[in-house]
Amino acid sequence: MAAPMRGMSVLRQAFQGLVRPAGGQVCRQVQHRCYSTPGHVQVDMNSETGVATVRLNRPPVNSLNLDVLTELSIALEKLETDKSCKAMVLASAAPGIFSAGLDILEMYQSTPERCVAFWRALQDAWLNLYGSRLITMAAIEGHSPAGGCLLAMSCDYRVMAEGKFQIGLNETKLGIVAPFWFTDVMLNTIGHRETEKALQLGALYSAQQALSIGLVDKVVPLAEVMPTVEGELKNWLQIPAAARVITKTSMRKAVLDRLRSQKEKDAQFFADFINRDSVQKSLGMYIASLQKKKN
Ligand SMILES: CCCCC/C=C\CCC/C=C/CC(=O)SCCNC(=O)CCNC(=O)[C@H](O)C(C)(C)COP(=O)(O)OP(=O)(O)OC[C@H]1O[C@@H](n2cnc3c(N)ncnc32)[C@H](O)[C@@H]1OP(=O)(O)O
Repeated sequence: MAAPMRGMSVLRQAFQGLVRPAGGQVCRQVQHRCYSTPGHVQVDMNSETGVATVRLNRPPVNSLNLDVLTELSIALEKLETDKSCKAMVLASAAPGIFSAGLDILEMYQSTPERCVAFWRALQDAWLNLYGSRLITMAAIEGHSPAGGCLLAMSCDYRVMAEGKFQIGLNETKLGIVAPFWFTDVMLNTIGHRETEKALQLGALYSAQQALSIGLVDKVVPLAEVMPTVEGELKNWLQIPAAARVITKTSMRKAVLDRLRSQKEKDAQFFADFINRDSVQKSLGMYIASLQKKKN
């Protein structure tokens, strides 16, 4: 039997038929299909319910590097074209963390070419997620700063674990600036006034604070995050899909088109901005502060 997964009782896993096959990877019998397990993005498709669970799996903190973003993009594309798939839950396989956001090492002392490739991968992953026809829900079972917050905000619904975890767009604290499409998504989520404060301060919120400004939709104990997402999904799955998709698309189109129309310019701008001496200096100091935390 596979080791119990976080937030899921042993009984529940036994009921769902979790087994560990000869290859050593966790798979489910009968109604579940694992699309990919060897990489940094695990996809578990339940063909009976039409719900896919996509877990980021890059310990210790699921920082999003070029590989993770490319894998995430491909996984989302596959689910989008899978007619049996109706909904997607974005979660983490790493305890205590949803995602630490972009891998800072992709932005520090990197080449302009790598920066552009990295940024394109982020753009594509985000366009696939924010523009998805699927019902998308974020199961936030840990910290979710910066790019992690962007992924969560890009879903249709967010359930976060109560306790010490934090979520927010903290870019200014690193001496960098949230790109316009991060800002657009936050504006659409919590409104203008809260976004202005949140972005200028680089604010990281507790789950309760995030709930109070509408950054997340529900806060529950850690073990209840997945069951709560599953319960909420039942409501969403009852809505006629075509009507829901048209509504979602019309509300998100302007923001998606804004990036689509200037992808290359945005990637080039990122590479130029991030390689400025002053920005590199700030990033270097931030990396040192993360490392100092341990000593
Ligand atoms: C005018 C228009 C301008 C246009 C703009 C252009 C570009 C700029 C915009 C770019 C956008 C960026 C968005 C981002 O996502 S930036 C990333 C921001 N992320 C963070 O600030 C999170 C930093 N991490 C933490 O705060 C903590 O790690 C934690 C997530 C709270 C988890 O804490 P804990 O469990 O205690 O783990 P550790 O801190 O010990 O970390 C373990 C290990 O992981 C390394 N690490 C952490 N986060 C990252 C990361 N994001 N990238 C790379 N590496 C990370 C950390 O240094 C530890 O490493 P070692 O074990 O080797 O010490």
